[in-house]
Amino acid sequence: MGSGREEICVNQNKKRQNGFFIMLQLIGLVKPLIGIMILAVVLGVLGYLCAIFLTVISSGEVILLLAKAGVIATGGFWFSLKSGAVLLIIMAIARGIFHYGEQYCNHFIAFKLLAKIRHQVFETLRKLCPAKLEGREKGNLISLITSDVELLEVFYAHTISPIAIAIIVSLVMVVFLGHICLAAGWVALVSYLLIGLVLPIALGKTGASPGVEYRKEFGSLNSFVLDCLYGLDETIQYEGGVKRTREIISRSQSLGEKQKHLNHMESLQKGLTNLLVLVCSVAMLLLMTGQYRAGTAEASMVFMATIALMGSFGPVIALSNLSNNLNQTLACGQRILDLLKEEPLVEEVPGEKKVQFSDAKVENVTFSYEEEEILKNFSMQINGGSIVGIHGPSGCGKSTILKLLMRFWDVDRGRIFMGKDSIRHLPSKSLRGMESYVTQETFLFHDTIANNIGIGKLGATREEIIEAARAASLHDAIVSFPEGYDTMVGENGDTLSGGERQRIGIARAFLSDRDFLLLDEPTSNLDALNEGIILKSLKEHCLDKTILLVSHRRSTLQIADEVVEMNRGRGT
Ligand SMILES: Nc1ncnc2c1ncn2[C@@H]1O[C@H](COP(=O)(O)OP(=O)(O)OP(=O)(O)O)[C@@H](O)[C@H]1O
Repeated sequence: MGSGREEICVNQNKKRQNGFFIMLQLIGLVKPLIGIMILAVVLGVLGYLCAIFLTVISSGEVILLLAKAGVIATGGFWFSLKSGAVLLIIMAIARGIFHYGEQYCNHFIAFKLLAKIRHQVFETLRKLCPAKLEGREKGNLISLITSDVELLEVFYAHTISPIAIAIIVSLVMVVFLGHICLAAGWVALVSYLLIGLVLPIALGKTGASPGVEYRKEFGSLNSFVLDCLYGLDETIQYEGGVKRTREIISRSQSLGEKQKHLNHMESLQKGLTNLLVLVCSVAMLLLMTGQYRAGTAEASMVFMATIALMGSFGPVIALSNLSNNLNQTLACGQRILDLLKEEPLVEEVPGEKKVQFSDAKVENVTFSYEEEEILKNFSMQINGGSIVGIHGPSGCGKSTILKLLMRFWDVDRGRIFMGKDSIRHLPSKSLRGMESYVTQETFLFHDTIANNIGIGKLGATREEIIEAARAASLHDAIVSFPEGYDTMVGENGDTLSGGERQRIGIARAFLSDRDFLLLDEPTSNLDALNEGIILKSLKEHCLDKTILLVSHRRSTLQIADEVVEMNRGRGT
């Protein structure tokens, strides 16, 4: 162990994977929806062919009209003026229906997969929590959960099937044009390859790093802004506003520069694509004119082949346009795939076992978050029904012991027992079901006070919540608020005092009614009066419970049956 601060995917130092490999993994997720994906491709191909042949038949109609007027000679047309007109109407309607169907299928797949990916991301975060998420950049995590997942929509709705559609439509057109004139087929093939393959690959390579950089900076700016918001009080107090504002401006400018560069790449790609379309069309015209002069093609075929090629670039242009967003999409894909592959530091033990808490034992435990050993051969016994205090200098590892008892981390060496069971083998649900952990900083949700206390017990009644609040000497304070228990708590509990927040944490623990209470500095924010009330409550309400109490205060530790004195890494 000892790698508690391993980098997880939201950290940006991971090596970039090959784009093709990322695409394969993302496509792998489509497997259950492959039938709809095939339908989307079929509808897309038919839609594009309708669009292309609309122009081909329209030009044929013009040629037939010119021929009727005696301006031009016709030959080899497979439709007459009348049947051509009917075909035009059918194709125009079909084009709309096919396009709608294709878009419907693609978006159906995309949003189904986004929901699935979000579910997997949350599932993974839950498993990684708390060991691998502690201290991580929350802004970066937020952009991963929101915008990164969102960008994958582009991949699933606008990338996979367009690639297949472009390949199939191009092949059909190569055969069609090759049938008119073999050389025209070759020109078409080269044109499609240039626009749909060579150009996106060439530009994709130059645009790869800026796309990835942009995503990184975007996430990092999110984290920074979040940090600024959390630290607003400190920033104002120490007059750090100007410095922070400058930093935000400089980061935004840098992000703006990256965006500008990406826009520039996009314009370049669009410009080059249009130029290639023009060059290829002119090449076809010249080729067919040459064939006409040589007497191997009729004038009508010159028009037909040129117009067919000009009207058929849609799918490969769509492919070429992908190169702009693809790098960013793949960068997001990699961040998400990396997260999904992340191994938790603590492997949850599945299942459920009915266990009654009897006592707990920490046996020769050695533990480090990183290199530095926090605990070395540390042992302690917590007898059932007793109150055990832990006292020691700041940073000696008092809270760490509580976290190890909760199995938020696994020990490097030694063992921790609940009764006869090593906590490594006890189902996680059963272990947590026995324990109630009150941290130094009680986290409050943006919800009512009642609901904030109520999270201690699923489905707790109002009476139970009030009883828990009374035991935590919080009831009088709550009823003095204008909306009492229904008063909303500001984000992070900003609208409550430190003592009130702490007492909400204690009320949650009382409400949860677990057998083993782990209390980390539960009275640090309380005055002597409230400290006395809480301690009295602990004594009275927790007669049948076991309490492990971490505190700096000698006065708080007076209620303990025994106190473990800690030096750095050792209990005495
Ligand atoms: N997630 C973490 N990753 C790396 N180091 C950590 C982590 N949490 C705590 N530490 C370090 O481990 C050491 C012990 O921390 P711990 O919180 O257990 O101390 P403590 O005795 O409870 O201190 P205090 O009385 O100030 O709360 C500290 O040096 C702290 O910086």
